[in-house]
Amino acid sequence: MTRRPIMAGNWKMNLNHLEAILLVQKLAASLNEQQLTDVEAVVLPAFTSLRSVQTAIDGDKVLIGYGAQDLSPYTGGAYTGDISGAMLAKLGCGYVVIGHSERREYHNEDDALVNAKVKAALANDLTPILCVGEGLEIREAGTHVAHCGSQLDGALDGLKAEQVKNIVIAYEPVWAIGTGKTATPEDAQEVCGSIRERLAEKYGAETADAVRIQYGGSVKAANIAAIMAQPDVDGALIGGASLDAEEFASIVRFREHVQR
Ligand SMILES: O=C(CO)COP(=O)(O)O
Repeated sequence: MTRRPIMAGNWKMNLNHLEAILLVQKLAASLNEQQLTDVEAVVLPAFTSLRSVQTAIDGDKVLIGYGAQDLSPYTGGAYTGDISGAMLAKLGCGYVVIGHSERREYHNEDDALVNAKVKAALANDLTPILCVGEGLEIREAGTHVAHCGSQLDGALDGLKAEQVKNIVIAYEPVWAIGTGKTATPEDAQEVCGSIRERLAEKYGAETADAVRIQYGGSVKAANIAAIMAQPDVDGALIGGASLDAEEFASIVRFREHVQR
């Protein structure tokens, strides 16, 4: 089974819609059709930039995917400030980040809510980029594999194998996010491999083989090739480095890097 690598830029709360258009255009100019066919590149702007990003991508027929950073678990109604999966689907979004550690921490999102959001995304044909990952204390206690496994179980509760097959999972150790402290390629492999094993136990080998698992946390052009060399890492979820067109494009072209 060959899984198509997926590099997704999580722009977080950065860039207004004009800056977002500029970044998409620069990215498109830095990557050719072959590169964008070999590796899937996705941008995840703030809600306010989605319409502009859609227009820029559709207008120039760029092979870059896009999606949102969150969605409501509800279908619609009196939920002030929330955005539904149907609204995102209507904007042509292909992806939505769910359960990012920043939402778990700052918005108290628990596994049950993450599970409801995964279901809301799937109901609207959006591919969830489901984030799991441990904080520093758990890493130091050595229980990170169990912790991520339990977040995974909670997030996928009640789903069938054919639904799980379409989900992208991102392993993002919280201690490596925005800190410059990248997990070693072996650290990334340990948890990404354990996630695939767990998927195989619960949903069968075929499903586990199809799911793409990303690593996230201080990924940059200089470290991506070594991370991608790991057998169970199929891509990356990139924060800071995705705000720089050249750096992100270089991450997408990771296969061209010479490893030292
Ligand atoms: O949280 C992340 C992506 O979702 C990682 O952020 P950084 O790449 O800035 O460490």
